[in-house]
Amino acid sequence: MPPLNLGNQQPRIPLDADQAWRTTAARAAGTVLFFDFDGTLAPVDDDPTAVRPAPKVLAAIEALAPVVRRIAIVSARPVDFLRDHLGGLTGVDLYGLYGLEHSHSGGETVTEPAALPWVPTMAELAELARAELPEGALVEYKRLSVALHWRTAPQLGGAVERWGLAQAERLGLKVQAGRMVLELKPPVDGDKGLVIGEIVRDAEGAWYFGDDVSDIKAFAALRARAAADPHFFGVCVAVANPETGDEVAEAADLTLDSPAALGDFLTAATHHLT
Ligand SMILES: O=P(O)(O)OC[C@H]1O[C@H](O[C@H]2O[C@H](CO)[C@@H](O)[C@H](O)[C@H]2O)[C@H](O)[C@@H](O)[C@@H]1O
Repeated sequence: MPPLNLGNQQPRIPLDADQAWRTTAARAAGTVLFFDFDGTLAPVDDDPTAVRPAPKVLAAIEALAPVVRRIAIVSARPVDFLRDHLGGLTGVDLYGLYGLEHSHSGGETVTEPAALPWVPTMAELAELARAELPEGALVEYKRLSVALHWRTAPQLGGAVERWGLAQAERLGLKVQAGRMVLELKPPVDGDKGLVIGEIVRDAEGAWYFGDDVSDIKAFAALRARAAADPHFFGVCVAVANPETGDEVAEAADLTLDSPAALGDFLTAATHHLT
């Protein structure tokens, strides 16, 4: 495998992918593998309901799951969506809506209680967005968040963002920027960094694969864990895209070209770990 493109972070241990996986193999039972969904496992599509994981990705995750401590998908999507789009993948933990929902190894979906009172507000907000945003903007209602998309109408990006930010201010909501999307969320603690920080507390190592700005908090959580424990082996991997510029890649140790390249990368990893 060729050397990987290094970001501007100085990796403490990984030198190339083979060496990083060999280091992981020595502590596989203590290692957690984290994956973002959109843009990482699944290529981007104009229609958020039409996405599918890239070839080879699910088969590799299935092969790796029994070998590592845990595999977790950490996404802005609801858990039910993830379950429906992971092809019956078993033995994997799902963290949806930035951690406001979770399900462990196929178990029931648990929602963060503090977020539940916000369901009616989010439903009303989605209705208002559909009524007030210009034609061409796409409103995705996710029970505990509303995503406002402009991928198929890029000229609307500024107007949609302004509308979303005004609503966030009016209702006291949190905002999360993404790839041609602005997401409005309840003012409840929940982000990918918090999820990862909690899970890696007693792990020996972790890899996080992500493509978007919300994934930078996850990278930071791995770096914080590594800073506190020189024995911890953390690797942050960016899946490149033309929309977030260099921001995500520069926060990562390694960069892959696409979800399809991730499929190949994980398939190669199975040879080290299984
Ligand atoms: O945390 P993630 O799993 O990466 O979810 C982030 C957002 O992903 C989805 O939107 C993005 O992908 C869509 C489908 O490819 C694309 O049409 C859109 O432009 C992207 O922003 C999802 O629809 C959002 O709800 C998530 O926030």
